[in-house]
Amino acid sequence: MKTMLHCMSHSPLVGFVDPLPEILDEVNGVISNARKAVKAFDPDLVVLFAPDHYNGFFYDLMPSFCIGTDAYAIGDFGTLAGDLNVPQALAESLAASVLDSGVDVAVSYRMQLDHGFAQPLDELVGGLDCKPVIPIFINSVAVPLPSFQRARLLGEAVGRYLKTLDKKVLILGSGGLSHQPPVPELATANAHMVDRMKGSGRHLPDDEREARTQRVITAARRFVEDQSTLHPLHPEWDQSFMTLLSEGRMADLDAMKNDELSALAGKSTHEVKAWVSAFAALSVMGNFNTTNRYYRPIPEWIAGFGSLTAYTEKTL
Ligand SMILES: O=C(O)CCc1cccc(O)c1O
Ligand SMILES: [Fe+2]
Repeated sequence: MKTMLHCMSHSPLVGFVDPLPEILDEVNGVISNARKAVKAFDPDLVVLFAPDHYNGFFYDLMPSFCIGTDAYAIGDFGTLAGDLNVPQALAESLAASVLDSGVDVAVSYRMQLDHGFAQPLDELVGGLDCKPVIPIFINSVAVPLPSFQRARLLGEAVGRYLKTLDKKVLILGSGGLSHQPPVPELATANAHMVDRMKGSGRHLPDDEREARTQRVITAARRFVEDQSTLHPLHPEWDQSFMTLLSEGRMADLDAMKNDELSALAGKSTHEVKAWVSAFAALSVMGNFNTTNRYYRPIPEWIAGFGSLTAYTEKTL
């Protein structure tokens, strides 16, 4: 069983608020190398763990985890819009297997996704529908959130299913690392925003979509000038997190409470549970080695930006 993993931060601010050219070149080199590695691996199937930001999942019905059997991206912040190439029967049997495995995952036959899913597919795979992909949503913003332990158990359950397939699988994790962009919160949003967060935001009018995009861009510009305007990035935690995953110590995070992580690294840092699930799935496939580790705090993108590749031993 050949298995590859790539986990990487996303940020829709790319192209809107960019770091210095030499840093942008450095990051683009990292992404380009990862894309080349994916092309060389040539997966039969991609499994993508990623969050949403009140663009596809809302408080009218907010699952902790959801497997898409049919999915499309909305193209927020100018990211790719369109249908993903979801192998429905495989996604259905994955969902049944994960449920049998003791993890209560939801399913969606009309999954609406945003930049969290679209950006890694564009940057690493070459598009939304270049390869068969099963999208797996992990709630990373809408409290109450699933724990690190549940994200690990989800990943292990997915890995046990993938192990039964005679396919070259690429496991992707999207998001993180430390960051807190201005994502609204139910407890503090105004009545109009609360209504959007409860579901009317599924089809935002163009003017409101543009206002939302500009709000995040403005926040990023301010953050570059003054890093007290948002929760500060936490490079030390980010690096220790990447090391812990590289050493296969995902279970060490079981002890970390969600509120503790929010206070330490920022409320959107829970996106790293996509990395935990991805590495947990890989760990079930066999011993693995990591490579191409990259990290840089990038305030322009409101992200502790990380990128990490791993292979099960047979594929090195
Ligand atoms: O959609 C939004 O409001 C948040 C956008 C956003 C910004 C920076 C880093 C992220 O991970 C991210 O998702
Ligand atoms: Fe995000």
